[in-house]
Amino acid sequence: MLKMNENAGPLRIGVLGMQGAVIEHEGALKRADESIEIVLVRSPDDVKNLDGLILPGGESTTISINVARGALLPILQEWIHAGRPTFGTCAGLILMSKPNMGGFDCTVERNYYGSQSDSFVTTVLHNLKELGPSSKGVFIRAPAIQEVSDQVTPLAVIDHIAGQQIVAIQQGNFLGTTFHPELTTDPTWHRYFLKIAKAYKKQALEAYQ
Ligand SMILES: NC(=O)CC[C@H](N)C(=O)O
Repeated sequence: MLKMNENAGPLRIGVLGMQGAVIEHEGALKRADESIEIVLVRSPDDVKNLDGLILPGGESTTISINVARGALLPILQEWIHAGRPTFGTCAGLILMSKPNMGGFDCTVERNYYGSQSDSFVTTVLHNLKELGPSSKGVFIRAPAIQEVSDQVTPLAVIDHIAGQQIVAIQQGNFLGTTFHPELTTDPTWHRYFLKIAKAYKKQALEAYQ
C-alpha cells in the first residue's frame, strides 16, 4: 500500500522523470510556490510520501516503455487507482486516459493537430472563474480530448477551425491539459494543481488522526 505523506510540512510533489518536459515542470512548480519540495520520480521508492504527482509531456510511448522498465507501472496504477492528486500534461494526459493507465474517464486522439511542424500557440479560454479568463497554451504535437463522461469537468477550451475543443479537464484530484503550461511563465495551472494537492493532503491528514 502506498503510504501518504504524514508530514504536515511543505507539499512534496513528484515529477515523473522518464522523458520529456521534466525540468520545465520543476521550474513551473517553483514559480507557483517556492516552498514546495520537488521529487524526481524514477523508481518505485520515489513515489513514497508524495502529496501529488506530475506526468509531463514528451512522447507517451517512450514514457510508457520507461515506466514499465523501471518497475513503476504498478505503483503509478495504484497511485491513480487511489485517486491521488495527479497532473498530466500532453503525453501525461494521454497516459491518464483510456485505454492507457486510466484515471480520466475520457479518450484522446494522439497527434490530433498533425506533426511537430503543426505545433502552435493559442489562447486557452478558461471555464472556471478562479483560473482567470485565459492563458497562453503551447500545443506541441498535442492530443485532442475526444469522449468525456459526465464525471469529467472541462476547465478550458480553444477555438479551432474544427470547432471549440476541450483542452483542460478535471476529474476529482486529476488535472489534465493537452497543452504545456510549464513552457510559459504563467503559474496559473500549477497553482491550481497545488491547491488540489493541498486540499487532498489536509483531508487525508484529518482522516488519519
Ligand atoms: N507534447 C507532447 O507531450 C506530445 C505527445 C506526443 N505526440 C505523444 O503522442 O506522445
